Amino acid sequence: MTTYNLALIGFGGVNRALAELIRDEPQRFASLGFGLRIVAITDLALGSLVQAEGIDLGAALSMPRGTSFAGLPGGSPDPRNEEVIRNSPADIVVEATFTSPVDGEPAVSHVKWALESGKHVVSTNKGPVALRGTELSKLAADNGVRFEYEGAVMSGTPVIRLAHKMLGGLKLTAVQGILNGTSNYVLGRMEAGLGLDEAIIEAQDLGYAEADPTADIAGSDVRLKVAILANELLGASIHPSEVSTTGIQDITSADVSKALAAGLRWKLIGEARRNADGSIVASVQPVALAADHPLAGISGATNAVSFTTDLLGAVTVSGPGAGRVETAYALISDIMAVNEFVKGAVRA
Ligand SMILES: NC(=O)c1ccc[n+]([C@@H]2O[C@H](COP(=O)([O-])OP(=O)(O)OC[C@H]3O[C@@H](n4cnc5c(N)ncnc54)[C@H](O)[C@@H]3O)[C@@H](O)[C@H]2O)c1
Ligand SMILES: N[C@@H](CCO)C(=O)O
Repeated sequence: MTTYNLALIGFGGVNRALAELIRDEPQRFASLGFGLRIVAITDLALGSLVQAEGIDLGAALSMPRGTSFAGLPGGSPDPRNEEVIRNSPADIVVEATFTSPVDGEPAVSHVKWALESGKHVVSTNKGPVALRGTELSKLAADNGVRFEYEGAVMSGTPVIRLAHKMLGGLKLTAVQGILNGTSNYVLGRMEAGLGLDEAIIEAQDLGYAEADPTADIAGSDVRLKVAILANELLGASIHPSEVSTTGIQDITSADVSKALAAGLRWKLIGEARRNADGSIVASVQPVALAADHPLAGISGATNAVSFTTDLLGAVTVSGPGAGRVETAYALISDIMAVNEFVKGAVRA
């Protein structure tokens, strides 16, 4: 059985959840036909750690706050990302650092260093995909490796790969959905009587929010996801800045109560649509949906996306849109895709 060596770049909620699954449930991976061994970890707060024989995950996961990997064999107080990505004995680099909605950095560089070094990349980071996706996928192909990013949209709920694999024979003309777990959770908690700020703190505690939750509330997170879906599935080549964006920051508790009394629910809706002339229009905006609208019942951190197709009409996928373990599963599904690629290459 093949065992893949992983380098985790960023050791926050998502990559920790992945490390816990690898430590606690090796049989899950064995049943998929491969093993996983973490040989390197880097993080801004902890520094870096490289142990070619496999890191003791119990020790790494229980590092007290404020300490660094410097005291461990192979440890350093600095996150030596480039050195670790290029030179550690990893087969797959797992990129889960902060998303930058502006230029995708430093994650874009992390992905490039890995692909240039002949390492596969799996990532939950939306920045590199939305802002430099075409270039990075080409770099992966040129180097004979995979760049997989299922978790960039709707966490572990299968969307991107499912649409590519299962909807390929259809003409897609639009994608529309609730694509941010934090804002949907927050709107629901405001319906229950909480203020915006209190609800955001809850979403942060639950691991749904971005490091800067403004991205969730003001819509830049959904803007990246809309650009990814438009480019991946509608054949567009739009930059996130072309997605007109309004967040939920100006929706007040009074607005929420008033809507509820009228049988409406505020939702942050992301949409991309291909016009008859081939042009693409894309937007993010809060909409007060009637209770019988299919997206009105999507609650909490659950997300949903509906594809408008020629032969099937609307096809809708719903599931977790955020969460540490839920997003770690996206990385597992990406590693499964890498494994299929590797096995296919061996057979060919
Ligand atoms: N949490 C979710 O529900 C979710 C869902 C889908 C996608 N994502 C994306 O996955 C990524 C990780 O999410 P998370 O919830 O684990 O975030 P997090 O904030 O918990 O963890 C990110 C970690 O990356 C580290 N980091 C940041 N910059 C770094 C750098 N330059 N070098 C080394 N380490 C660095 C931070 O110290 C932090 O520990 C983000 O890009 C996020 O947008 C998260
Ligand atoms: N902060 C994001 C994580 C998933 O991309 C959300 O709440 O949807």
